[in-house]
Amino acid sequence: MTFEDQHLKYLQLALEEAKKCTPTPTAFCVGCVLVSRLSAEPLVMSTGYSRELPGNTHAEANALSKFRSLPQEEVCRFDPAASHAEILASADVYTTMEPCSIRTSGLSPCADALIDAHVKRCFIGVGEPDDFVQCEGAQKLVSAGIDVVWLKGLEEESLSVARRGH
Ligand SMILES: Nc1nc(O)c(N)c(N[C@@H]2O[C@H](COP(=O)(O)O)[C@@H](O)[C@H]2O)n1
Repeated sequence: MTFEDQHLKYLQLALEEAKKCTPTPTAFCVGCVLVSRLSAEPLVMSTGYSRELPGNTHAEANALSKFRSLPQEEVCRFDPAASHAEILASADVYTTMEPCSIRTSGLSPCADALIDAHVKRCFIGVGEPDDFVQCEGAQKLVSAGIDVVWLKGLEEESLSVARRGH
C-alpha cells in the first residue's frame, strides 16, 4: 500500500462523516477522524462532523470531545498505560477541510483545539476556500510543530460535500 493509499482510507472515512452533516448556508460540512498509531495496527479513536454535538460545533472539536469522553476501559485498547491526553498527543487527525483558524461566531477555532491537544499529524482533504473568512489553520498547525499533510485525490469531493447547502 502506498503512503497516499494508507492515509486516503481514513480521509475517505472522514468524508463519510462529513456527509452526515445537516447542511447550512452559513457554514461548511466537514468530517474528521482521529487515528492512534500506538499499537501495531492503526486504530480509529473517534470521529466527528460539523454540528454533530449540540450547538454550533465543528468536526475536529467534536472528534476531540468524543474521544475525551470515552471511559478509561475503552481507551485501554489504544495503550493500557496511557491517559487520554497521552493518547491524543500521538494522534493522527484526518479532516476533510483545513482546520479553522477564525470563527465567525467568536468560538474557539479548531486549529487551536488541535494545538492544545498536541496532536502529532494533521492530514487535510482540501484547503478552506475564502467563502467566509481567510483561513490560516494549516499555517497555525505548522507553526506549532504539528506535521501537516495535504492529501491528494479527494479535494473536489471534500469541497463539494463541504459546500452542501450553499
Ligand atoms: N475545519 C472546519 N471544521 C468545521 O466543522 C467547520 N464548520 C469549519 N468551518 C469554518 O468555521 C467558520 C464558521 O465559524 P462559526 O461556526 O460560524 O463560528 C467558517 O467560516 C469556516 O471557516 N471548518
